[in-house]
Amino acid sequence: CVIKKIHERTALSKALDHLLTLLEKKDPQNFFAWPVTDAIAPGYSKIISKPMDFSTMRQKVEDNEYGTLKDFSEDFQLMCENAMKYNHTDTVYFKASKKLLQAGQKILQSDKLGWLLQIAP
Ligand SMILES: CC(=O)c1cc(-c2ccccn2)c2ncccn12
Repeated sequence: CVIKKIHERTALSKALDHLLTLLEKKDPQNFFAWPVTDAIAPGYSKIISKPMDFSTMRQKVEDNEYGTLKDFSEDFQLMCENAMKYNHTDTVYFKASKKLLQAGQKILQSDKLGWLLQIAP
């Protein structure tokens, strides 16, 4: 029913908001906080077709655009993979994205999230 759906969604968005906060803590330099601009990264918009960053993920959480944890995790993975595609391996951004992806996957795949999958199968 609609009420239950809305309740589940708000429970999901609260859980995703909490996960987002945990993931953001793994990016202390805030490299992933905001969209990458062509001004700071020449040619970025030509190389990266689907940009993603934490501020965009947070907006999507607030707009209830994530139906499942999988959708949320896919945007996190996309964000890290974009950085590994655009930046050369010897850059701080490539290295930070590799580390962030590993730390983030541990958080998103931990078995403690089982309860979350109850409300967002
Ligand atoms: C995430 C990423 O690819 C990125 C973040 C940044 C960034 C993020 C915040 C402040 C300064 N630079 C960046 N600069 C040049 C090339 C790539 N980047």
